[in-house]
Amino acid sequence: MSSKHFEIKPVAGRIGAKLIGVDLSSNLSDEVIADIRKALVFYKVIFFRNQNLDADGQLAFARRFGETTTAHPTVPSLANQPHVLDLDYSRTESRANNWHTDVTFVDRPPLGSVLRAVTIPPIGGDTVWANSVTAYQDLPVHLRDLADTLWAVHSNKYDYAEAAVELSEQQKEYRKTFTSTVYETLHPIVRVHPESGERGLFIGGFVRQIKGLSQTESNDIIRLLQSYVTRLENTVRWKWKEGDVAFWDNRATQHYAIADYGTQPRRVQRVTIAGDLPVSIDGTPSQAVKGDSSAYTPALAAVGVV
Ligand SMILES: O=C(O)CCC(=O)C(=O)O
Ligand SMILES: [Fe+2]
Repeated sequence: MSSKHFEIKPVAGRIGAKLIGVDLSSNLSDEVIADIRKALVFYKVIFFRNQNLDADGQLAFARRFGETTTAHPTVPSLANQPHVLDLDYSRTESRANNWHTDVTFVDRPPLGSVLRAVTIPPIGGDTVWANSVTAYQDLPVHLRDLADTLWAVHSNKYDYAEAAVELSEQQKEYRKTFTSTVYETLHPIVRVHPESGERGLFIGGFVRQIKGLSQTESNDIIRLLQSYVTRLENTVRWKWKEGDVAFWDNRATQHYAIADYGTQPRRVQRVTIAGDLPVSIDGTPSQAVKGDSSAYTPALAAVGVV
């Protein structure tokens, strides 16, 4: 795709593009916002270099695409910024180095997120995104037919028996906060994107079990489907610079923050745009099983802004 408002430079073959010539702190016209939205849906993650945004500017930009959610259903926000999640990795040992789609344990997972690089180590700390639509398209037809019929329970609750190593006290504390309210939601494994109509694999790190299968059967099938998402062909890796902004479509991607920078400081801040209720290929909506996420997701009327 192209736009008369900015230059678009794809970063990888199947996902990701840099948008050049947009100042996110300026008062962007509705036409520019509409083209950014098209680029987001088409490329699934878009990047802007050299931005001069503070948290308020980031929030104002994100709000052009819909209501923003509170920072997280369970994790506290940045001080005095209830809609900004502060990921300051020098203050926490927790890392987002697992493949996930954000907040899929609630029934209305985010439409997308705007992430701003505040402090970035000189080497390491890249983030990788994967295209869950091309992952679905890569499936052999028999696996696609199977995936089309499956539903999975997503939860923020961890299975501690699965942890390979003992957690530090600080990690245990973080997990306690993360799971202070337990959510569980049933989502279709194949989700129809509300704007593009594309089908994609809607799985990621919060999937706990496929409905109707044993835990081992479920793990095997998820591992198989997930291997298509994380095929390198379906990914894009971003080397951050301070001042960068990444904006991803959380309905069609997973991401992974690479934890290869040791104890060097790294800080990014996230603003999240509220999403709608996912639907399966036959139009059946996701269903909350446990936990009330209404305080996280803004009023339904405001959410339907697709
Ligand atoms: O630290 C990052 O690059 C991304 C962290 C993450 O998973 C998120 O912001 O949702
Ligand atoms: Fe994330």
